Amino acid sequence: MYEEMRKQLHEAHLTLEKYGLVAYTSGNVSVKVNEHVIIKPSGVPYSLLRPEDYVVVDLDGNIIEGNKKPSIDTATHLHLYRGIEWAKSIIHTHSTFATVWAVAEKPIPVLCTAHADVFGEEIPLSEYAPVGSEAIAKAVFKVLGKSGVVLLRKHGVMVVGSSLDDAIKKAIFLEEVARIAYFAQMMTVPVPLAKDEVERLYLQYHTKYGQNKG
Ligand SMILES: O=C(CO)[C@@H](O)[C@@H](O)COP(=O)(O)O
Repeated sequence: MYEEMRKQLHEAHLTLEKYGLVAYTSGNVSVKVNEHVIIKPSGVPYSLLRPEDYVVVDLDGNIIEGNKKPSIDTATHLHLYRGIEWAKSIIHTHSTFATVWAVAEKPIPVLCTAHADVFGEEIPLSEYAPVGSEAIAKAVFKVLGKSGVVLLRKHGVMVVGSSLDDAIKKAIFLEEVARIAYFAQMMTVPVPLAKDEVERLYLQYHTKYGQNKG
């Protein structure tokens, strides 16, 4: 089942590794196809992953196809998919700079235009929740905004995308703006961009930037 989507999901994991957002077995990506979710197998190093290793589950977590245990975060991914109609892909990482903000228990303020462009809001911080249960998803829902990105307190990052590519882009840009913000606040007390400017940049980016026909 889903041979082509398995290959795309496998490439997504390799892309996250290439950008240094995941290491060895940390993190995971899933995609939703109709009423099924394809997700990374638990505890398999990226170097050993193959497209046939990814596990297909239904939205209740029943294994539809696969001979490996699905990610320890499967319940979290599924709870998010059940509650977010537009969610088509979910990424969890421990990407370094974003996780530094999560460990320091600080949301990431909108300090640069790239942050405003892509996310349009401060990156929120969830309450602490134990790994491997729906608790993380419930904590995410309490703070999730339009960006679809949440810092998991003391843990890492959860990204909700409208597609696999959207989720990958958000994960990459999040690490970039987290790094910029980290070094900026080491040099000075940076002033966040004004709310109306953030909204203007976000709208412009999502309607006119790139090949948008807006
Ligand atoms: O964050 C954690 C463990 O702390 C896990 O979500 C993650 O590193 C990877 O687990 P899986 O290999 O997807 O089961």
